[in-house]
Amino acid sequence: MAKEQFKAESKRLLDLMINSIYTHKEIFLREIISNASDACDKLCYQALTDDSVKLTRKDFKIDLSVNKDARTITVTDNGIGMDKEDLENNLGVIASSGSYKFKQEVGDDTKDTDVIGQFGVGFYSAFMVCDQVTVRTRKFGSDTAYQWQSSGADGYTVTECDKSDAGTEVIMHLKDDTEDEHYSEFLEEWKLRELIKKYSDYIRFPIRMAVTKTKKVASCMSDKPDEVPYVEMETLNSMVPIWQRKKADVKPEEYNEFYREKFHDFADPQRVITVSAEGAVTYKALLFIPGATPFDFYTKEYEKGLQLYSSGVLIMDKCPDLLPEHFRFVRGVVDSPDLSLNISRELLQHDRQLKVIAGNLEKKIKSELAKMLKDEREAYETFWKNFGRQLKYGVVSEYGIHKDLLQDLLLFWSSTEKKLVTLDEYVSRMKEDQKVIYYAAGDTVDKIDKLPQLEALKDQGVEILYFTEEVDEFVAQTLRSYKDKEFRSAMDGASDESAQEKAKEEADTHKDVFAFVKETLGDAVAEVKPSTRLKSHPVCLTAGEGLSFEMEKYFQLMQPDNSIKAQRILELNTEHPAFTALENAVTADPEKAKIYAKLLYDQALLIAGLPLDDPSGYTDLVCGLMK
Ligand SMILES: Nc1ncnc2c1ncn2[C@@H]1O[C@H](COP(=O)(O)OP(=O)(O)OP(=O)(O)O)[C@@H](O)[C@H]1O
Repeated sequence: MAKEQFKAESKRLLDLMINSIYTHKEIFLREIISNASDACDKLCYQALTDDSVKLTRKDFKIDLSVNKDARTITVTDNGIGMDKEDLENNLGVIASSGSYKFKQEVGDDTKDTDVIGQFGVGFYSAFMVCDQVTVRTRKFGSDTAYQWQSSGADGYTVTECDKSDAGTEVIMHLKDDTEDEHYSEFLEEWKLRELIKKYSDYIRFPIRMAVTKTKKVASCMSDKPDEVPYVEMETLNSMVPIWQRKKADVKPEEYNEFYREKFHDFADPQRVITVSAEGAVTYKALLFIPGATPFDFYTKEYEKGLQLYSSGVLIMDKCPDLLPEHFRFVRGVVDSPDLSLNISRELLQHDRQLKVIAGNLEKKIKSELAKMLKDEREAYETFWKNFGRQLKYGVVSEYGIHKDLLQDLLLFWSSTEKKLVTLDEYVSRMKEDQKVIYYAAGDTVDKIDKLPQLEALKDQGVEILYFTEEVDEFVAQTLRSYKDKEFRSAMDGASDESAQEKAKEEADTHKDVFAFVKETLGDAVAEVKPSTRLKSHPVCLTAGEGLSFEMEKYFQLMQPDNSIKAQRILELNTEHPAFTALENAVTADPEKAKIYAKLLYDQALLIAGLPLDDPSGYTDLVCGLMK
């Protein structure tokens, strides 16, 4: 059965395409300049084998000019040009790309060229801002020049015209301004400069524009020099992107300056990471770890992402899909000739090449951080101070899927080393009989260090990791273990067998006291029992299984109305004089014993950093004892 060809209503198709492919109207200039650059590249390539070309790379240029009265912007190149057939095939057929065909034809030799176009749609983006586009062009080696003209969907005309040199001139007539759109802005020098800098800064050929400047000349009328205007051709683009240069040829100051200017940071980056990949996807990346935390980093306003370029032409300012959340602090650029310019944001998300790049970059960032941790501890600690919390969030996010990648990058304060240590360092120091990784959570290192619950473990010389951020306990919960050693809270963890045995005996001996305290405190506590870990302090609170006190505080902060509470287990030190006083009062003066029980509970709350249920009641109790 014969296959029918699809027919498309070209007018509607053009309309649809012009208004749906690109998000920002201003990219029309980028598209026209990219075409001019492609045309120069093509003739440059031809020069390799054709002596008649007589031009070398440095002779090619793209000129930009404006006629405010006529409302036109003209982009002129001295590239390959087009003949009548090219005009019909490339500008007369939507989605036909001469550049794509060129790349197919030259095959492997494309390394010498930077041809950008591939879809055959970019040119029509001019109609987003123009009501008429005129192309005057002469193909290299041809005697005849042609003019192509179109007002958009209505079609186009091709006629012969006069043009002395090979190359192309695209004359864009801007639409009238409307209430919403101020097209005239594109006629302003500052706007064109801005657009070239933003989108086309790294086009390999000079993009030039005649600009009016002033110079001082001695005046014959006065002592002061006269300001005389003159016109100069100025190159607006910097041409060679820093990431295309070999790392060895770039001075550190150059990287720093590029970073500060591009990402508007006052501080130098802490680390520069360069990537050059060839293979499944060819790309270059230049990444930076900022030297300071951006002020809005931990807020919703902060947007993560890398700048994405296709052969030096900007596609997206912040492409979020190139960075995982845990490395969202990284800034930088990625440039790949394999990506297409007009790819939409939605499509980018599913782009296979982009996924490959993102995967590689994640590995590269991880290995650079690991290297810094190993070789430059002090620098790593600065990094940790700035962005460590983000790595911890990374561990707990998405049900811990990234924990293997990130766990070796974590640092926690050590009770014995008095500095930040890695989990690996902790585990390698563990004594043979220590089965678990101990941690203790609290507001600050100082406060944790004073927790009475830790006394016994500290006396045994056991190293404890101090968790000072809300997320820390969630990290331990997500990791569960590191190198087969489980995490356990030094506050809640069971002590050794003999201590437990002793506690059982104590519970039995003093059972009336424990029952009395429990009855006095009622539902405020889940249990009252003898402590296995207190030495010089009379009381402490532990949380038992599940939610810890730090987690309770965190949830309280996040959802103040939420009444999720950790279990409160009151532990009493039976060897402390306060306990003896309590025990005596239970039989001699039960009313006083009740006051003691409440006071001890309140003190335990204070030490745990938890709010008192009734602060003024507590003051009354203390003052009552002072009578
Ligand atoms: N200044 C120019 N000089 C020579 N040929 C040009 C010029 N501008 C456009 N062309 C031709 O017209 C074709 C279509 O251009 P268009 O911008 O629509 O698509 P493209 O650049 O090929 O691909 P993309 O849509 O990816 O930009 C080009 O492939 C090229 O062959």
